Amino acid sequence: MAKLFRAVIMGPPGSGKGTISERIAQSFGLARLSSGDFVRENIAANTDAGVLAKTYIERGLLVPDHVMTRLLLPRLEEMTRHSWLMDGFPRTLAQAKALNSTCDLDLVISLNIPYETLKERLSDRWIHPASGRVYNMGFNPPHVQGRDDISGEPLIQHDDDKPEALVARLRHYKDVAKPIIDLYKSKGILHTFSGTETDRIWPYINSLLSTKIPSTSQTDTQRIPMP
Ligand SMILES: Nc1ccn([C@@H]2O[C@H](COP(=O)(O)OP(=O)(O)OP(=O)(O)O)[C@@H](O)[C@H]2O)c(=O)n1
Ligand SMILES: Nc1nc2c(ncn2[C@@H]2O[C@H](COP(=O)(O)OP(=O)(O)O)[C@@H](O)[C@H]2O)c(=O)[nH]1
Repeated sequence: MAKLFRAVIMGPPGSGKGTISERIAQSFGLARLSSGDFVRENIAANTDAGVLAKTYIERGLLVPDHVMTRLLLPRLEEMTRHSWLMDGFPRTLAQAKALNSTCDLDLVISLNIPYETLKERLSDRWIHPASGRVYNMGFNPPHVQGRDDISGEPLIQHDDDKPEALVARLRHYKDVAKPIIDLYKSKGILHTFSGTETDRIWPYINSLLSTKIPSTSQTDTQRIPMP
C-alpha cells in the first residue's frame, strides 16, 4: 500500500485553518478532519461524549482533554487506510501526546497571522452551523447575503468572534500552543507560515505539500462522514 500522509494544521482563531484545510483537501485529496465538526456532530447525535462536550461548549469553555481524545482517537484509528489533515486538534500538550501515541504525523502547518488581521477577519466571519461552512463578507461572501450557498439556511456569527472575546482567546492560544509547537519543532515536522493574506500564503503551502504528499494519496477527494 502507498505511504499515507498525516498532517495537522494549527493557528489562532481566524488564522485561516478552515479555509486552508479546505484548499488542501481539494488539491491533494486528503480527508479533512475538523475537531470542531466532530464535536458538533457528536452533540447532534447525542453520543455520551457529545452530551458531555455540550455542557462545556454552552459555557464557552474548551472541552477537557479526556473528552476530546475519547471523541477523536477512535475516529483516527478507523482511518488507517486514509491520508488526512486535522484542523483544531491537538489543542493542548496532553492532546498532542495522546495523538502521538496513536499515529506518527508527517507534517504540522502552523499559521502565524498578526492580531489586527485576525480581529478584522473574525468580526466579518459568518458560519453555517450545520455544515461548518465559513464565509467572510469581504473575502468569500455567500452568493445571497446571510444565507448558506448550498442549503440556503441562515448564517450566524459566534459570540466569541467578537473583538472583546478575541484578546482572551488569543492569549489562551499562545499559552497552550507554545509547548505543542516546541514539541513538533523538536520532531522536525513543523512548518510555519506568516502573513496577512491566505492567497499569498497558499502557494508556499501548496508547493511544500507537492513535495511531501505521495501522488497515490491524491485520489480520495471525499470528506469522510461520521459513521
Ligand atoms: N481540540 C478542541 C477542539 C474544539 N473544541 C471545542 O469545540 C468548539 C468548536 O471548535 P472549532 O470549530 O474548532 O471552533 P473555534 O474554537 O471557534 O475555532 P477557530 O476560531 O480557531 O476556528 C470550540 O470552541 C471548543 O469549545 C475543544 O474544546 N477542543
Ligand atoms: N479578508 C480575508 N479574510 C480571510 C482570509 N483568509 C481567510 N479569511 C476569512 O477569515 C475568517 C477566518 O478564517 P477561518 O478559515 O475560519 O480560520 P480558522 O479560525 O483558523 O479556521 C473566515 O471568515 C475566512 O473566510 C484572507 O486572506 N483575507
